[in-house]
Amino acid sequence: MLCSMSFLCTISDERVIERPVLLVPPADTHKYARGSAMVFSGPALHTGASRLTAQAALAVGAGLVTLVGERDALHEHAAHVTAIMLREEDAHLAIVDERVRAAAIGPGAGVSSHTRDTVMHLLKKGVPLLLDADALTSFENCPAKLFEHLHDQIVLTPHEGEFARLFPAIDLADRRTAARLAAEVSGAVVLLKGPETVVAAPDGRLAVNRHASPWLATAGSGDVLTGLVCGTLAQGHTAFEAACIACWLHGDIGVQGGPGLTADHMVGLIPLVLAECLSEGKG
Ligand SMILES: NC(=O)C1=CN([C@@H]2O[C@H](COP(=O)(O)OP(=O)(O)OC[C@H]3O[C@@H](n4cnc5c(N)ncnc54)[C@H](O)[C@@H]3O)[C@@H](O)[C@H]2O)[C@@H](O)CC1
Ligand SMILES: Nc1ncnc2c1ncn2[C@@H]1O[C@H](COP(=O)(O)OP(=O)(O)O)[C@@H](O)[C@H]1O
Repeated sequence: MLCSMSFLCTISDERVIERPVLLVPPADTHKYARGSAMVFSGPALHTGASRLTAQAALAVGAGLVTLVGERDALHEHAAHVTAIMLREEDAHLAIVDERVRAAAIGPGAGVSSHTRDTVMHLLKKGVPLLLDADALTSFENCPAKLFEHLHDQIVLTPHEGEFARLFPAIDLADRRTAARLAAEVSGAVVLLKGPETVVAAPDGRLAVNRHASPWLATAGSGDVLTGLVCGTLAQGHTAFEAACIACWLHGDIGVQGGPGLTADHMVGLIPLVLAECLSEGKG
């Protein structure tokens, strides 16, 4: 079952990411055709970050999104979400079946061997995967073990602190060169967050997003970005395209949201941002 593309990704000759064009889903689509995504939860009392990720993935257009975690964590999620499905984590991740088009892990996951093991299991499943936050920091002392298993349909979304933990030998003074080198060394698409977000692919492609706002510097903002990338990946886009589309949409949320923006409010702005990307019904 193939997913239909949901966006046209636009990058200028100067490698600047421009507003993506949103395509209307075909009339005969269904939720699985729009793409199924799985977001891995943190433990009880650390569930907020993954919930933001799941909510953003659903709002950006994945047809269904499942939060996966321990039973206690799922009880917390159940008190907050309705449209998002909840599944208990199993040791060998049998729940990640062939219908799952993308997964994300890291926000609130905890820096631990459990997080490392889950990442390794997910990599073996071969599902397009996004690693953020604690999923990156958990490999601080063994980045080579992670890089060995990465490929160009994996997205890493570090902020500068996480970047420095995973790539201690790469100088962040020139962020574009840093992202390009990190993509080359890791074998994955690297989305380096900041006022100017840089997206680099292991084959040398590079794009920057300047459409953003300092109001985005608020707790949980990166978790929403993770959901936007994961939800876009689930809709069948390649990792590089999904990362580029998502960081423009995320930046636009900051521009539209302005003062008082919180990560909870960011999720509610996604339909508004998407509506402005709509291609007047040409699906
Ligand atoms: N609502 C929630 O439940 C939230 C949970 N969060 C989770 O909290 C955990 C810790 O995340 P943090 O990002 O705070 O912590 P980190 O564990 O990444 O550490 C933050 C440290 O990194 C350094 N750093 C360097 N450059 C930085 C940059 N550009 N941005 C931020 N820090 C930088 C700073 O020294 C800072 O003390 C993660 O699991 C994260 O997903 C956060 O995403 C915030 C919201
Ligand atoms: N000054 C800024 N201007 C524009 N965007 C910013 C700025 N500061 C942070 N951001 C964006 O906000 C998000 C913050 O993500 P992150 O650091 O992971 O925070 P959190 O872990 O709290 O979610 C990133 O997408 C980053 O690009």
